[in-house]
Amino acid sequence: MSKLRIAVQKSGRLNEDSMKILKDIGISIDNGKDQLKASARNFPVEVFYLRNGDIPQYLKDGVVDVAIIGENVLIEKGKDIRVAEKLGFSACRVCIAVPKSHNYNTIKDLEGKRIATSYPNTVQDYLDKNGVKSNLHIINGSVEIAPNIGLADAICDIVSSGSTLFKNNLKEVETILKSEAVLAVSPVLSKEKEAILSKIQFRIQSVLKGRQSKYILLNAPNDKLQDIINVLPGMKSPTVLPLAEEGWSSVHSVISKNEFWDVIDELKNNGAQGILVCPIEKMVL
Ligand SMILES: Nc1ncnc2c1ncn2[C@@H]1O[C@H](COP(=O)(O)OP(=O)(O)OP(=O)(O)O)[C@@H](O)[C@H]1O
Ligand SMILES: O=P(O)(O)OC[C@H]1O[C@H](OP(=O)(O)OP(=O)(O)O)[C@H](O)[C@@H]1O
Ligand SMILES: [Mg+2]
Repeated sequence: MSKLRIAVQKSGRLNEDSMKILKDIGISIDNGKDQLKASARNFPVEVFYLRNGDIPQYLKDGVVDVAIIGENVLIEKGKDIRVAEKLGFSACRVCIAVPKSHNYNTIKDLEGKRIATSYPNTVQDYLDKNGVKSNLHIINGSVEIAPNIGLADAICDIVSSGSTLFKNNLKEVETILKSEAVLAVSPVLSKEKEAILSKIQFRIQSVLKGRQSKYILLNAPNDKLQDIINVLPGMKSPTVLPLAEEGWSSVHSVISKNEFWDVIDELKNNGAQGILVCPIEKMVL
């Protein structure tokens, strides 16, 4: 049986979370430190450790079948490559920034200016769409330093917290795109490998749903049960079990991680006690 070849970043910002998601979907890899390729023990998968920037070409050529990669890199180097899943980590955006002192009003202010970037295609597309002609200066890293050393008037690079821009006296003026880690698929995937991929996607979806949710258990006086149930819709409906103490019940449900604190407040206001919140490893609907 053929194996699905998955590319992950060898080292860098995506590596740890990529390996974590593979582990969480039950793919165990003996990961020797300097290994560039490893087979999974329990699933028809081979993992290739590569530079993120090289992955779009490997996908196009069918050298690897799928990859965990920043969406921003795909947009820059592999526009036609399909995204099978968004993975919910490494959120960032690709932005244009200028020195804080620059009195910037519109993108037209970049006409004839020098822009330093590691994302020439992305920024060129954006300038073309806006009918602006600038001079791109391609550099591979430490892009934010370019205006301070007189190399460029503006930059286009990844922004996450904004602290690198801040430290370099720059301000974000245009957001070109938003990105997160994704599972990308080679355009030349065989039918047999499609089947392995769909198993992997099913598992990823279960893990991501689990990560977005919490399991909640609480005790409630029976006369408040309906109010509490109204706050906790759960997957189908909450589980209600009688407690040994007369007049009380135990309620179990699933809540979204994002609304968690608001729900807790409402539950307390409705007389809930002994609230326990547990992580969910996997969730299959
Ligand atoms: N500050 C950040 N916060 C969140 N995500 C980021 C940040 N910087 C980069 N990323 C995301 O992580 C990906 C990998 O970034 P990283 O700096 O580790 O690698 P790289 O040097 O761009 O790539 P390569 O693996 O080719 O050396 C980026 O393409 C982007 O999607
Ligand atoms: O908005 P922030 O949270 O400050 O993050 C943005 C910075 O993170 C990335 O650099 P990285 O640290 O990966 O270094 P690199 O340029 O060597 O890839 C990116 O290129 C920015 O410089
Ligand atoms: Mg980086």
